[in-house]
Formats: sequence, C-alpha cells, structure tokens
Amino acid sequence: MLQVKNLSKNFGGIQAVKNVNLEVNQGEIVGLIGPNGAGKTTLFNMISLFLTSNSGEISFLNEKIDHYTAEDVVSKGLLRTFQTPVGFPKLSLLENLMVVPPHDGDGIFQAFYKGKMIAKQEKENYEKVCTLLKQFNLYEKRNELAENLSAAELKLLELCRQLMANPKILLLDEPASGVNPLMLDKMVDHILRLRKEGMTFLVIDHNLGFIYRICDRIYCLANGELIASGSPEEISNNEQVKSVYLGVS
Ligand SMILES: Nc1ncnc2c1ncn2[C@@H]1O[C@H](COP(=O)(O)OP(=O)(O)OP(=O)(O)O)[C@@H](O)[C@H]1O
Repeated sequence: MLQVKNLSKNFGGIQAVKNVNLEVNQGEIVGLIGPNGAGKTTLFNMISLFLTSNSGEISFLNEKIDHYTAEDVVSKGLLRTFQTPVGFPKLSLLENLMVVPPHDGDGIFQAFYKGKMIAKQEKENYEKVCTLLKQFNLYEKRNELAENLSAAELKLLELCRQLMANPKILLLDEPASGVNPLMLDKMVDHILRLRKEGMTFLVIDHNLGFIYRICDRIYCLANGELIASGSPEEISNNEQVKSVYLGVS
C-alpha cells in the first residue's frame, strides 16, 4: 500500500534520513522506532509531504506521490497525526470534529442549491462525529472545550479528527506519549479495533511495550539509517536494536 524507496533528507550538513526503504501493506500495523534524533519524524514528514525529500521515491496505492502536496495526499487517503495534537482548544469536541465546507464565493442561485447540499453534508458529518465520539468514549464530553481534555483524550480526539476524513492509512506520531497505563490499554483497543475494520497504520512511538503490543512488523532507525526490521519478537531480541535504542550492548 505504501512504499518508500531509498529516501534521504539532509538539513545542511546533517543527514537526517539515509536511503531508507520501507513498506506497509494493507491492513498492517507497522511500527517505526529509534532513539531521539534517529530520523523518524523527518521520515514521517516526507511520507506525508510536509517535507520534500532530497532523493528517493514514495508510492501510495501503486502511484508515485513525491510530486504531490500535503493536501493532495490527504485527499488520496494518507493522513497523519502529530506529536502534539493540533486542534482548537477553545472549541468543543463537537466543534473540533465538524468539518465546515469552505465558502467559495458562489452567486445566490448556486448558493441556494449548494446550501441544500451543505445542509445534507453537515447532517451526515454530525452523525459521523457522534458515532466517532461514542466509539471513543468521548460522547459525554462532546460539549466540553478541547482544552479541558486529558492528554490521552486529546490524542483520541486527534485520532477522531483524522478519521473524519476517511483515511486509508493513518500515520500516528507518538500516540502513547503522555498517556497513562489505563488509557494506554484503551488506545491499544481502539487501534486494534480500527485495524479489524480495515485501517492500516504506520506508528512512531518511544513506548516499546505499546509498539510490541500493536505492531505486526517494526522498523528501527538509528542515525537516519534503517538498522533492523522484523516482528516484535525479532526486534526485541535484536542485539543492534538493544545496543542503539536501549543502550544495552
Ligand atoms: N528542520 C530541521 N532543521 C535541521 N535539522 C533538523 C530538522 N529537523 C530534524 N533535524 C535533525 O535531523 C535529525 C533527525 O531528527 P528527527 O526529528 O527526524 O528525529 P526523531 O527520530 O523523530 O527524534 P525524536 O524521537 O526525538 O522525535 C536530528 O539530528 C535533528 O536534529
């Protein structure tokens, strides 16, 4: 579904990502781990077209996407979350999830017909928002301001925001950070449920226990290079991974 071939990125003299190859198949949950500064976020930024690569190729659904904009890939179904959830703290959960169609300056006649379409779309969106909030146990808080949510709830709200756009693959950037153990179990359940429903994931996280619980396969980066890939069992027993990531030699 997603293929990355020989992808590289330099920042001045720093080679943040070096010739990385990676793939994610439909229905998989794939992890991306590595110590601080390994290049994980840079790789995510390139895959989601927030950053242009210096060399290499990215394909999504058998199509090269390197020349696309970040907006283009969103419309193709490739979406991502951020380490720090981006939402609207002063808006309610409902408002955060409602998508408002852009005003495009149509005349009154078109606006009349479009108005009907927008009303229908808004009703559908509202129903979808309510369904998502219920699935993520946030419905009771639907009228709360987002700024009153816990870190874990904000991560779930961020996940809901991306789900509103019907992604085919979701890139999750540190979904477990700042999430307490009880909520982490719920996060695991939600991700596994979404996979059962057909979602595909590429996930960055420093919490290896979390990564081992949810992932089918894992890639490990260090100093911008891929040093290992394999099942959770293979990665957890890999000496090079232990050495660079856990500081165990
Ligand atoms: N915009 C930038 N300008 C200059 N250097 C950058 C930039 N972004 C990242 N880097 C450098 O590239 C390297 C990889 O950084 P990156 O943030 O991708 O690592 P990471 O694995 O995501 O780290 P962390 O786990 O701490 O988030 C680091 O040396 C970092 O300092």
